[in-house]
Amino acid sequence: MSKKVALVTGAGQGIGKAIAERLAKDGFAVAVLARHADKLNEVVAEIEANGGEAFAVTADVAKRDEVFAAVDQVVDHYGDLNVMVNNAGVAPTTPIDTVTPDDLDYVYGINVGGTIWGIQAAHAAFKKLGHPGKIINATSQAGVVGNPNLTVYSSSKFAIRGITQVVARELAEEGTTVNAFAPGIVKTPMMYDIAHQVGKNAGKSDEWGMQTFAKDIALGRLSEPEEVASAVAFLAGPDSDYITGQTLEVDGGMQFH
Ligand SMILES: NC(=O)C1=CN([C@@H]2O[C@H](COP(=O)(O)OP(=O)(O)OC[C@H]3O[C@@H](n4cnc5c(N)ncnc54)[C@H](O)[C@@H]3O)[C@@H](O)[C@H]2O)C=CC1
Ligand SMILES: CC(=O)C(C)=O
Repeated sequence: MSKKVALVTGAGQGIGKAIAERLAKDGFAVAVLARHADKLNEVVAEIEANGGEAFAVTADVAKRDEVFAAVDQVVDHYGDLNVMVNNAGVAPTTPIDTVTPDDLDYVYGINVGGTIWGIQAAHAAFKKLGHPGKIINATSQAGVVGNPNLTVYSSSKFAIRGITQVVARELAEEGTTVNAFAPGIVKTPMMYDIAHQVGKNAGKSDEWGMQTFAKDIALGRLSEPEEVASAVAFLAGPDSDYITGQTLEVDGGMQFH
């Protein structure tokens, strides 16, 4: 039987890279997407060295045409698409008084626009291929509860939970599921950058900046990207077939509902 195909955006580093590696281990043929090919080629090489199958496509997820072209390339290459992981995101530190129109355009263009274009392009492919699929979107614990210093980012991640619920209802009839994952404080370049900025703005250390986010993690430690990838693997696989419209929180116990 041929492999199921997953496309992961923002897969050059951090959580996206871990997701791509995990899905390849789980038997998916994986397409990895980012703006530049260099890091993607390294991810492809690593996956192939471990016996997996991977293919790199470049696109800026904020640009609808580029996302559609990338999805078409993946379908041409593998002949199928089953899972779309809209993981790419950006998170500049934006204390409320500093927020500019450019900040909104930049963050909403990538985080919100990129998720919507990814969903549209994947759905168009599922329709053309004549089968349903699974759409998985990256939100955040900061999309479940407001985080200080992250007005623009945090609100964009609230939007992603909203989009996930709306589209889950719209596509349910076709059998396509739409879910989100909400990481906590994960050891990636994004999180180290935020910790640095928040520390710097307060005249304190990076570790102090990190602790402003990490102090309430019940399990008492930061997350590895692979721990988020495990949850995404569940949402991408058959064990989650009866789950849609949900946000799976993978935060070591930051939020309880
Ligand atoms: N690191 C953390 O603690 C948390 C991260 N998240 C979310 O998880 C996702 C992944 O985050 P990290 O791996 O930490 O971030 P990261 O910054 O380490 O990696 C993000 C990747 O997305 C790519 N990317 C950014 N803008 C893009 C664009 N316009 N087009 C294509 N690719 C683009 C980057 O090049 C990079 O490869 C993001 O959506 C983030 O908001 C959510 C909660 C916590
Ligand atoms: C970057 C992020 O999503 C945080 C701090 O939750």
